Amino acid sequence: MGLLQFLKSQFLCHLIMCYVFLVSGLIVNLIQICTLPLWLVSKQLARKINIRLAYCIASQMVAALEWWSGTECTLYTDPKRYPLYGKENAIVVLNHTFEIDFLCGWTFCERFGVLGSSKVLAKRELAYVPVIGWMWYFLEIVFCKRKWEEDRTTVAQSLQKLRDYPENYWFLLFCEGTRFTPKKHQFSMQIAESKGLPKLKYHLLPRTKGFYVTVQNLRGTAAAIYDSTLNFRNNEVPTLLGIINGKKYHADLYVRRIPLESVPEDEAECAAWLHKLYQEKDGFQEQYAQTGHFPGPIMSPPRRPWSLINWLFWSCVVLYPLGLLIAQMLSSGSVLTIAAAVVVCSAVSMGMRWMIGQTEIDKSSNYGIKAAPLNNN
Ligand SMILES: CC/C=C\C/C=C\C/C=C\C/C=C\C/C=C\C/C=C\CCC(=O)SCCNC(=O)CCNC(=O)[C@H](O)C(C)(C)COP(=O)(O)OP(=O)(O)OC[C@H]1O[C@@H](n2cnc3c(N)ncnc32)[C@H](O)[C@@H]1OP(=O)(O)O
Ligand SMILES: CCCCCCCCCCCCCCCC(=O)OC[C@@H](O)COP(=O)(O)O
Repeated sequence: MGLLQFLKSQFLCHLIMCYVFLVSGLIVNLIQICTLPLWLVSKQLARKINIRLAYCIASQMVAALEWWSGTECTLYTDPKRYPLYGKENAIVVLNHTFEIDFLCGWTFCERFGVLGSSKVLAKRELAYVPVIGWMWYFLEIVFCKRKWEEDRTTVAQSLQKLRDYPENYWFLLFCEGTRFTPKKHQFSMQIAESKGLPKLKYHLLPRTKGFYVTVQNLRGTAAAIYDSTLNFRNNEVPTLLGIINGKKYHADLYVRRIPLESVPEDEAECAAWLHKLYQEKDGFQEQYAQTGHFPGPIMSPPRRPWSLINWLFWSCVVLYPLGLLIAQMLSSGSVLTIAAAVVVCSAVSMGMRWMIGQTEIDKSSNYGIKAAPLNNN
């Protein structure tokens, strides 16, 4: 193990990274609150400012993936479609298999210049996660309770608000609705069987209602669906803790651009279209399992320096006062002050551990394995 790799695995480094993320994130959250009056005066300006503020937070996690862990992200896609990426609004449909799938998604957002503005249909619980969840409120992220009766109006209303969004964005949909586990897979394949649908090997049965409502409400605003299938080389099982420990992974993403007009307008036909899409995605995963690569040529965008620059900037901003504080504390020699500092450090590391826990599949919700209502139209 080299010296750098050894340093990356040290708890003190992790504590410093988490401190920078948490404190800079809370500062950004505070600035976001200060933009509230601006929404009344100029909504579009407030949105543009919040896009840049969100970038300050999200790109720190991207920097951890790209620059700290050195994870490689390879894109398989049609070279003719490549110039459109980042230049139009799109709905991204991604498999929900890995703990860092959202982070790989963010990395591609960063490389195509849409990181600050990108959106997701997220479970409500994530709105309460400090820093990220609070930042999402100002980004007009669409939240759902995963209870269609309650979501049908709120999700449509939130999507309508995005129609005049001032910058290009990708709207991410994990149609499977929850992370893949063998137990959830077994349950969802029972549902597939009861509906007479072909079984999927690598995906859960997609939920079609969120997809339909997204497509209907973003028609005319989003140009395409980016059907995205993610996998990792050599059966790697990537985790956020692994990234923080400096472990390098190899992500492969296969993206097909499908014009939005080719998605049927009728709800039942749209649902059937999505089921067919997931059967195709399953085929791509099978090919990956057999050959180690996806179809199509590689068109990887390079990593950009901005996420690293942003990270270094925030590190200077928040570590300098911390250094002064520690020096002052040590020179005071007060046992009480030092004990208080140890308590604060422990609280920060426990809080961060809880946040990282949100990404862990072991701690995944029971959604999809509880009694499944077969007909809840
Ligand atoms: C060039 C590069 C391209 C791409 C780069 C890639 C990505 C970058 C893009 C953007 C990045 C932006 C941000 C990323 C950052 C962070 C994101 C992190 C995480 C957030 C993710 C989440 O929170 S996922 C969870 C929330 N989201 C969803 O659930 C979405 C999908 N769900 C739906 O659409 C649902 O329909 C719903 C939520 C709208 C409503 O939920 P409800 O439970 O009420 O669902 P349904 O009524 O649909 O369910 C019943 C129907 O489902 C069938 N079914 C199937 N399996 C089951 C099962 N196991 N149990 C029960 N029911 C099941 C069932 O038969 C019903 O069928 P019907 O025919 O009656 O509909
Ligand atoms: C510099 C880096 C420092 C480390 C920062 C750590 C911060 C952690 C931020 C937590 C971000 C939370 C995003 C979680 C995304 C996710 O994957 O959610 C799961 C849901 O889809 C489905 O949930 P489930 O039904 O439980 O499978």
